[in-house]
Amino acid sequence: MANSKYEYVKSFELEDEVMLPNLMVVRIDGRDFSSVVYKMSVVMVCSLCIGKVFDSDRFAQVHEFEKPNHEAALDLMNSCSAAVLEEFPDIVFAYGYSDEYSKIFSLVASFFAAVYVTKWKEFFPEINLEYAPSFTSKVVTCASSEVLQAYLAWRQQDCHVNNLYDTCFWLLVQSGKTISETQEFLKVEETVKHDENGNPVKRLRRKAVFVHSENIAGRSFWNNQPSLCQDLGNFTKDIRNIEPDYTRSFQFENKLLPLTWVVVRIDGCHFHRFSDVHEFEKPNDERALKLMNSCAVAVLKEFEDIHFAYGVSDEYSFVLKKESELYKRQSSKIISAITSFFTSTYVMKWGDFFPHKELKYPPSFDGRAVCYPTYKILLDYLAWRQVDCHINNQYNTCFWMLVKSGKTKTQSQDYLKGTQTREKNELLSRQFGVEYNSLPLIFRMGSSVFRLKEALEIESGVASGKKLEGEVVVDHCNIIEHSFWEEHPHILSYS
Ligand SMILES: Nc1nc2c(ncn2[C@@H]2O[C@H](COP(=O)(O)OP(=O)(O)OP(=O)(O)O)[C@@H](O)[C@H]2O)c(=O)[nH]1
Ligand SMILES: [Mg+2]
Ligand SMILES: [Mg+2]
Repeated sequence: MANSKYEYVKSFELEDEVMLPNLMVVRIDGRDFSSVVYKMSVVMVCSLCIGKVFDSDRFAQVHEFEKPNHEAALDLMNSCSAAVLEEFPDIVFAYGYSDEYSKIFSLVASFFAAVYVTKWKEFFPEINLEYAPSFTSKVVTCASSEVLQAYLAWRQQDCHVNNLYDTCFWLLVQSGKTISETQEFLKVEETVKHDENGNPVKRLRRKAVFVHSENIAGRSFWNNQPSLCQDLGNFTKDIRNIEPDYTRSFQFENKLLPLTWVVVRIDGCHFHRFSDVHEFEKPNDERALKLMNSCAVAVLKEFEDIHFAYGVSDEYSFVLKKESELYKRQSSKIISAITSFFTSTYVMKWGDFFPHKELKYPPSFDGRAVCYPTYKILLDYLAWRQVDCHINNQYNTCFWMLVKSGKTKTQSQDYLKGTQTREKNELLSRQFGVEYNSLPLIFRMGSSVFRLKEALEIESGVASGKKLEGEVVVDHCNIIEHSFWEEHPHILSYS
C-alpha cells in the first residue's frame, strides 16, 4: 500500500528484543500476585506466588473478599494462570521468539484480564463484578538457569515474608516426556489460528499441571521435574543467599524518556480471526468500533494523564501528556495497566454492544509505548494513523464491494492492485453507486477521544443534551489538518 509522508515516525519505534540464551520471566504483578516464566520461544513454567490480589484494597473491599485469603479469589487467579499457559501455543506462534518483549508481557496481562472477567461468574456467582480489573506486568530476563533459580527463590521468599507461604506451581508438560504419576497429562491438537487464506493452523495445546512445593527453587523439587530440567536446565546446587546483583536486575525498570510525548498503542491480537468468529460486518462493523470507543473513553476516565486517543479498526493510540509521571514513567507498568484495563473493559461491555451475540473466547490486545520528542512529530504520528485508516478503509470498501458482487478474493485483489484514490472512488461511484465521501465518518476518519474544554450542546440522532466541561467525548474529526489542533489547543499543546 501507498506510503505517506508521515511514515518516518515509524523510526521512533525502538526494538526491544531479548536475545538467546536469556530466559524470559513475565511477571504479572497485579500488584504482586503471579509470575509466568518463559523460555525464549516456549512458555515452560508459570510459577504463581499468591500475594495480595490487588494493590489497593479497593477491589477486595468492593467485592467483599474474605481476609486474608479468599479461596474463590485465589482459585480464580489460578484458573486465569492455567488459561494463560494453555493459550500459549497461539502466542508463541504469533510472536516467534525474538519479537519485542513489550508485546509479550502486555499480551499476557491483557489475556489474563480478559479471562479474569470471563471467569468471574464461575467463581463468584453471587457477586457482581463492579468495575474493570487491571494488571501490571513486566519482563525479567534470566541469563542462565542459576539466575532463574535465584529469581524463583526470591519470589518465594517474598511470598513467605508476606505470610502467604502457599506457593503454587504450574508446569507445562512437553509431549512425549515422562511425567510423574501425580501429573495430569493431556495432548490436544487444536486450531489456534488461521492463516491469510483462512486455513486452520493446528498445534499441540499443552495442559497446565498444578502442583504444590515448599521450595520451588530447590534441587529436590526442580530436578525431579523432567520437563523443567530439560527445557530450562538443571539446578546444580541449592542456594542459600540470593546474589544482590541478581536481585537488583530483577527490580530493574525501564523508564520512558522524560518530557517526551508518550504514545501507548494497543492492537487486537489476531482480530482477523476474532472478527470472523464473531461475524463482524465487513469491512466495518459499527458496533465493534463503538465498543472500542467506549473502552477508550473508560481508559481516559481511569488515567487522567491520557489527554487524547485515536482509534481505528482493532487499534487505539493513547497519548500521555508530556509531563506525565504515571508509574514514574516505567514503561512496562504503563503499557500493561492500560492494555489490561482496556481488555477487561472490552469483555465487560461486550453485551452492551452485542446483546444477542455471545463472546466466544476472551480477546487480547498487545501494547507498546513510543516516545515522540516534539509536538510536531506527535501530530505527524497521529496523522500517520489517520492516513492509514483512510487508505485501509478505502481499499477494504472497494475490496468487499467487489467480493459481494461475485468476484473471488484473488480477482478483487488483482483488480485493485496499483489503483489510486481517485480510481477507487470512481469505481465505487460508477459500479456500485456509492459516494465514498458519504460513508459514515466513523469509518473514514476513525475515532478521536478527548476531554471537552467547555460545556457543549450536542445533538446526535434523536438525543440531544449538554456535555459538561471535562467530559470525555468521541469525535470523528480530521486530525491530519492542523486546524483541528489550533481549534482545540487545550488537548495537547498546553497540557
Ligand atoms: N469484519 C470486520 N473485521 C474487522 C473490523 N475491524 C477489524 N477487523 C479485522 O481485524 C484485523 C485487524 O488487522 P491487524 O491488526 O493488522 O491483524 P490481526 O488479525 O489483528 O493480527 P495481529 O494484530 O498481528 O495479531 C483486520 O484485518 C480485520 O480482519 C471490522 O469492523 N469488521
Ligand atoms: Mg490486530
Ligand atoms: Mg490492527
